[in-house]
Amino acid sequence: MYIFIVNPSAGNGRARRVFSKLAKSSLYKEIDSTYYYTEYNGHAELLAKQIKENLYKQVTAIIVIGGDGTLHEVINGLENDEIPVSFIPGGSGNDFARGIGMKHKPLDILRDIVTGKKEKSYWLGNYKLDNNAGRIFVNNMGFGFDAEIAKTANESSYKILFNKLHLGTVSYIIALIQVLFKFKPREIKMEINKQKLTIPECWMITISNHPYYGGGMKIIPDAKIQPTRFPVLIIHGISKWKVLALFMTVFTGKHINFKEVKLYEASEVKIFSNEEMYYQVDGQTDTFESVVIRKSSKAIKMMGIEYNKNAGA
Ligand SMILES: Nc1ncnc2c1ncn2[C@@H]1O[C@H](COP(=O)(O)OP(=O)(O)OP(=O)(O)O)[C@@H](O)[C@H]1O
Repeated sequence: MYIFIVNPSAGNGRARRVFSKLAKSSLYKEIDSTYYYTEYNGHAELLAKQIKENLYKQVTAIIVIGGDGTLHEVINGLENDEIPVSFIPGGSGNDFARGIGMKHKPLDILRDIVTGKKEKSYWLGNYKLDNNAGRIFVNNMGFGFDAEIAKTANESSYKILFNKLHLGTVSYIIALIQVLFKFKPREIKMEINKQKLTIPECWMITISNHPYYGGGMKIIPDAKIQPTRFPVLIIHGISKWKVLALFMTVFTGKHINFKEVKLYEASEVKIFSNEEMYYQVDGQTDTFESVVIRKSSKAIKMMGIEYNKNAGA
């Protein structure tokens, strides 16, 4: 049985529309399936947990229709389980779909899922914040400036408007300017593969399983989908005006040529901040003081997924 988990609010209703259209197709009517609409923040995670506990043997795959936040919740509910997952984009940012180069239409994706075509491995990241239980990220984590931008954009009234106009990145740019004037870089202590580093005047640290975040910014252009390492991007010791110039080039990936941008590769990263700092994980934000992040070498099985040639898997 295929189980659809649909976030009707994702993409300002786009996910609901995608599912309604799919549900009318003859292919959908032929398959053994059931569906759940999520009703609140965290519901997709709970549903995935319940499906794993109660319906494990009957599930062929869970098909997520929503945005990156919904996929994040489902993956965390399943906790690296054997149940295959698939994703039909219906969010506003859709960085996961962009990151793996997913371009085909919802009905084509469903056809690929049910015919067992295009099954791929995908490697997640694990993270443990402060003394909380370990969790999983699908796309990326960001600490500092970019996380504050994501928080400001998520809480803004203009985000809904620009998302409706399919101009989601405009809200990010407005939030960037708002945060730029108040943000204070700080010294960060971290460990990259056990090597201790002190980063003076640190603006942000980003760790990613594929190149994209923030609804289409190519933050780590060469990030590959692979099992052992993830790239770590650090921006520090830069003036406010240069940060603005840097972010203007982030859509093309040219920002990595700035001398204030450092790139590392790691399988384990630890970050210590001596005061509360913002982080974002798959677009959702909160604060932390310390974090341990590890690449998950155990792959999850993703169905109906096609990687583009640059994805490197
Ligand atoms: N019925 C609901 N009403 C309101 N919010 C919901 C509902 N169901 C789930 N949510 C929450 O909606 C949030 C946003 O979902 P999601 O990230 O999938 O969509 P998006 O923000 O449009 O897309 P993207 O993350 O790709 O930009 C999630 O945090 C999720 O918990």
